[in-house]
Amino acid sequence: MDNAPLTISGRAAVETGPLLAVDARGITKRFGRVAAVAGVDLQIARGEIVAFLGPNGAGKSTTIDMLLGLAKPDSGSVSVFGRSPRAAIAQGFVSAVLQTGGLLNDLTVRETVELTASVFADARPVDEVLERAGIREIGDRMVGKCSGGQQQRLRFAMALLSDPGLLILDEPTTGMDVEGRRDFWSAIRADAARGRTVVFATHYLDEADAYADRIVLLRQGRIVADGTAAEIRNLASGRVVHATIPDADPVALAAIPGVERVEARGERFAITTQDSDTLARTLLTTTTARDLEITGQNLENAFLALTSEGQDR
Ligand SMILES: Nc1ncnc2c1ncn2[C@@H]1O[C@H](COP(=O)(O)OP(=O)(O)OP(=O)(O)O)[C@@H](O)[C@H]1O
Repeated sequence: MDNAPLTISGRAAVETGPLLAVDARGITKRFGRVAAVAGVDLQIARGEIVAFLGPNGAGKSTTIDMLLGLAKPDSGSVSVFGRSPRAAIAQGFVSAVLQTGGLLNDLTVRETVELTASVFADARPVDEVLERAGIREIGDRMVGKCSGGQQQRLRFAMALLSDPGLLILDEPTTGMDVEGRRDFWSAIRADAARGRTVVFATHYLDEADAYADRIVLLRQGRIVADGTAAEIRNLASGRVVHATIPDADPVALAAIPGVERVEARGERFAITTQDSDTLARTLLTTTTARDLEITGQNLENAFLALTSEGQDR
């Protein structure tokens, strides 16, 4: 299997074979008494952009480690483009952008990429990867003088050298400001438009919402939801009624039939309910509520509903 012919994105983006980028079947990984990954089945098609989302300790990094061959599953199997993760990496089909490490402060951005390129038999041209990562203009800057966002883009540039079919990013924008995150993702998105498969773990729901075709929601080592952002939002039923209610009594609000959760920010309330008509009627006729707004569930509510304690699916 490991020697199957393969043409991947980048150099030959148009030629895509039938192989899945990732095919994980029943993978588990324990650390002592902790089941970090407790039976994950995951098939990722070529060209998909997939976000792993989940609370701390959900098993995102452990799953990524197994996709990268850095950790061996206790049971189950992982294949990447039809071969073992290690073989896929050795052949340049997979690259990773991890959060830390791997950079020398005393080299320039360009020198860093050149040095990395020298270890590949068949690397992409340095200018091309600098351009694709959006850092060509800072090629002469010392790495130690680059911002966190620029350093992550440098890691991205290094990851592009082998023109991998699969790019794996573990919380790539942690610590970046809003603009840095937006710029970083535009570079990733533009590159992924060429057919590259991208898998990333994140804590930022808005990133998963904005940049992933598909969200895999993990909790306690298991997949609790898998779908588009819209599909995940729909898994959390009910509506949210927003209203400004001076002198409100939160206990009385929570007692209105259908109400599931009451959150207040000053006089502005967000009330999650299974019956928004009854709630709106009650608010308008029995309280001082004004400026009512009724919306569907957002990704954050769905995330909390699907990953909170007591949810056992
Ligand atoms: N090397 C290790 N030794 C012991 N326990 C570990 C190890 N690596 C992970 N774990 C445990 O496995 C579980 C899953 O951890 P993992 O890092 O995969 O979660 P995560 O979803 O990436 O979390 P975070 O969002 O906090 O990065 C956690 O309970 C963690 O403490």
